[in-house]
Parts: sequence; C-alpha cells; structure tokens
Amino acid sequence: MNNASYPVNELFETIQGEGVHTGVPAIFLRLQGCPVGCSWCDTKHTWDLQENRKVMLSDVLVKTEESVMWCSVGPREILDLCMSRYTATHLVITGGEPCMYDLQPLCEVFEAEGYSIQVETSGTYPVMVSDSAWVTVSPKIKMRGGLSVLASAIDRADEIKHPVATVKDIEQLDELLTGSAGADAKVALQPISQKPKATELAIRTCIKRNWRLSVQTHKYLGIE
Ligand SMILES: C[S@@+](CC[C@H](N)C(=O)[O-])C[C@H]1O[C@@H](n2cnc3c(N)ncnc32)[C@H](O)[C@@H]1O
Ligand SMILES: Nc1nc2[nH]cc(C(=O)O)c2c(=O)[nH]1
Ligand code: SF4
Ligand SMILES: [Mg+2]
Repeated sequence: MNNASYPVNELFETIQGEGVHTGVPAIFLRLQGCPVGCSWCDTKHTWDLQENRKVMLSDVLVKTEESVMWCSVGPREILDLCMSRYTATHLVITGGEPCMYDLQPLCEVFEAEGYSIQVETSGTYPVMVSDSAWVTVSPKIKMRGGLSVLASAIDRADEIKHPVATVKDIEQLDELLTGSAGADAKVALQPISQKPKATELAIRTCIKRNWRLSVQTHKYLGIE
C-alpha cells in the first residue's frame, strides 16, 4: 500500500487562505493533474501531467514561480520533508485534482505522526481519504465525473465551498443541495477571482441564507 507515489507540483508552508480553516498555518501539497477544465481556474499549470515535465524532487522544492514541472514522491518521503522543513501540523492536499489519486496512504502516514489532513476537491472523482480527513468539496457542476460521483463527494464533505460568479452559480448549488445527503456540511460561497460583482453577490447571499463567506484571503495578503 505504501508503494504509492504522487505527482507533486508544489510543497510549501503558508496560512490556509480559504474556507472554514482560514487562518490555520498549513503545509500545502499540490498534486499535478486535472482534466476538469474550469475556465476561471487559478492553477492551470497543474492540469497536464506530462512525462517530459517530470523532474527531480530538488527541482520542485526550489521553485519560485508557477510551473508545469512535477516530481514523483512517496508518502513517507513527503512526510519526512514536512517534518524536517515545516512547523505546521495541518496538511492541505490540493492540486490539480488530488482525488484522481488514492490519498489513503498519505493520510495514514501523516495521521500516524499527529498531523490533521484537509483535502480540496472538485467532487469529480471518488474521494479516497481517511475517515478523519477534512474534506472540502468545491463542486464542479456539469463538468466531468457525473452526478453520482459528485453526490457521493457531497455526502462525504465536511465543507462545501462553492465558487460563485453569477446568480446561475447559486441556482446550480441549490439544485445540488436539494435532497442531498450533504445537508450537515458547512456551506460557503467563494467569489471567483476576487471580482467585485461576485463578491457583492456572495456577501448578499451568505447573509440571506446564513452561509459562510470564503474569500481567498491569501490573494488579498499577497502570500502564496
Ligand atoms: C485550484 S482548486 C484545486 C482543488 C480541486 N481541483 C478543486 O477544484 O477543488 C482549489 C480551490 O480553488 C478554487 N478556485 C480555483 N480558481 C479560483 C478562482 N479563480 N477564484 C476563486 N476560487 C478559485 C477552487 O474552486 C477550489 O476551491
Ligand atoms: N494560502 C492558500 N490557501 C489556499 N486554500 C486553498 C488553496 C488551493 O489552491 O487549493 C490555497 C492556496 O493556494 N493558498
Ligand atoms: S477542478 Fe480545480 S484544479 Fe481542476 S480546473 Fe477546476 S478549479 Fe482548477
Ligand atoms: Mg490556490
């Protein structure tokens, strides 16, 4: 099981900028690969997993800007790196789409060392994580994966963090939540790309619905 390895685009320590855990010091593990294709995605450099962009771990660790380069690393090696380089004890696994991969082996080694795990996912793949991992689903409605995969991700979600640009995005979320098992997950609206109109709409809707607002605080702060 621990022969697993993951395509790593980035590993860095910062403050969780989004969602319920905003403000928590966190290690971010960004995995390479995502076929979903959201037009407004802020991490398009993680979409393609190209063999000819595979580099050594040391090259990934010294990155200073976004790039399509990635390296293959096993769970134990990721853990050792985190323990030697960072002080945060909350690991956020993001991407790309991290649920393209079985994340159980990663959860297992990190949780055995006392780390908490959070996974950021689009709900377009089955969520393979430990029972105690915090799952943030940012649903990509009408994209790949299909409704049954999305419904089971919503069912597992601890938090639903919905990207919002227009009223249509809120209507789609309403449709998704109707009759969904994810009723106890916390719902947050996240304005797309800090656009003023999206932010105003998200604020108004959150107040009306008693939902949370998730702004990408790291972008306002100019941190990673
Ligand atoms: C880059 S995605 C990676 C994880 C996974 N693929 C997903 O979509 O949840 C991480 C988070 O950033 C959000 N996001 C991506 N681009 C954004 C943008 N331009 N504005 C606001 N949120 C964005 C996603 O919806 C998701 O909640
Ligand atoms: N600070 C910070 N917080 C984040 N929360 C979710 C992020 C992501 O890209 O998944 C992210 C990110 O890229 N940076
Ligand atoms: S699912 Fe996530 S990583 Fe993939 S395109 Fe959409 S926002 Fe970007
Ligand atoms: Mg981000």
